Amino acid sequence: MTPTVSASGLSLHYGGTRALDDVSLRLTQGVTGLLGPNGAGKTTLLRVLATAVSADRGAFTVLGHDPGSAAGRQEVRRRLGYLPQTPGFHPDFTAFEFVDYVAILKELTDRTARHREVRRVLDEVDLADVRGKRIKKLSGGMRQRVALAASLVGDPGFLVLDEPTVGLDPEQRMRFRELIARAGEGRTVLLSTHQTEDVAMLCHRVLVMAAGTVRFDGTPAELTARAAGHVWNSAERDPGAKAGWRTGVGSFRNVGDPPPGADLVEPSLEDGYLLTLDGKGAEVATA
Ligand SMILES: Nc1ncnc2c1ncn2[C@@H]1O[C@H](COP(=O)(O)OP(=O)(O)OP(=O)(O)O)[C@@H](O)[C@H]1O
Repeated sequence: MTPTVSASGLSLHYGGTRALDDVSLRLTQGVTGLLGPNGAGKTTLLRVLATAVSADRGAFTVLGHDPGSAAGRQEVRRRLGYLPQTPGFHPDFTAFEFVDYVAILKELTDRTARHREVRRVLDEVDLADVRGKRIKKLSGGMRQRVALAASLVGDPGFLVLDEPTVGLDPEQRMRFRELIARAGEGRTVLLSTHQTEDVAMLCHRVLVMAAGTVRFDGTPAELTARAAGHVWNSAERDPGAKAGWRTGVGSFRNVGDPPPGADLVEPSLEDGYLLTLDGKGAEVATA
């Protein structure tokens, strides 16, 4: 598939902190997950790609446009939807007023067309019924859907979502998953999350970041496969395991380097992620 977003050598320092260290990537249509521990640089990468902050070094293009110039930046912004980690809601706004406000910022000047677009995006996230409600009266899940609606204004080709499911209960998360999957049809979505399950369920591709660098770039199945032969059951916690815990059925599930003859079990994407962070197979695979 042709890449829609390409970045090479992105680096960004905050004082002595290397938030991004020579990050290169190519995204295609569909949902790509971005995993990494706290402080890995995920938000910084999203903010750079969303043109909210400039990298010290490196370059990138979004849908053929280079934000290196003011004109290019404007073209990128026209094609971009961004749901930041903490959307800046005005709690007294209704859902409609908030999304309308975002639409004005996105230069939709014609009032009738803009209001049609606001209704369209609120419909798209199944919020048509509550568009006249004040944001402070909405549940956490509904608020996140309002933020998603705002990011969909103007039908952007590139959608950047920063931990959109954080704090949602399982039902709300599943509902949100549905919406993200829908949003990923025909567009490029980059989804930062701590939920390995979201990545396993939603993404055609996953990037793992740690300490400002990309440690893995491949499919969720490839990330899971990294843990093949490294997860085993035992009656007692295996002292040689990197992680091990008693499961609900009483046996221990261990992750790491198994002893000879261990009772190997199917790994999960989370196992592959943990072992990647641990340095096992930390080289960047090419997708
Ligand atoms: N505005 C800033 N000023 C100074 N340091 C910053 C700033 N933003 C981020 N950092 C630092 O850059 C590094 C990467 O932070 P970033 O927020 O990108 O990580 P993250 O992977 O998104 O973490 P989390 O999962 O906790 O959101 C961290 O060490 C962080 O403290």
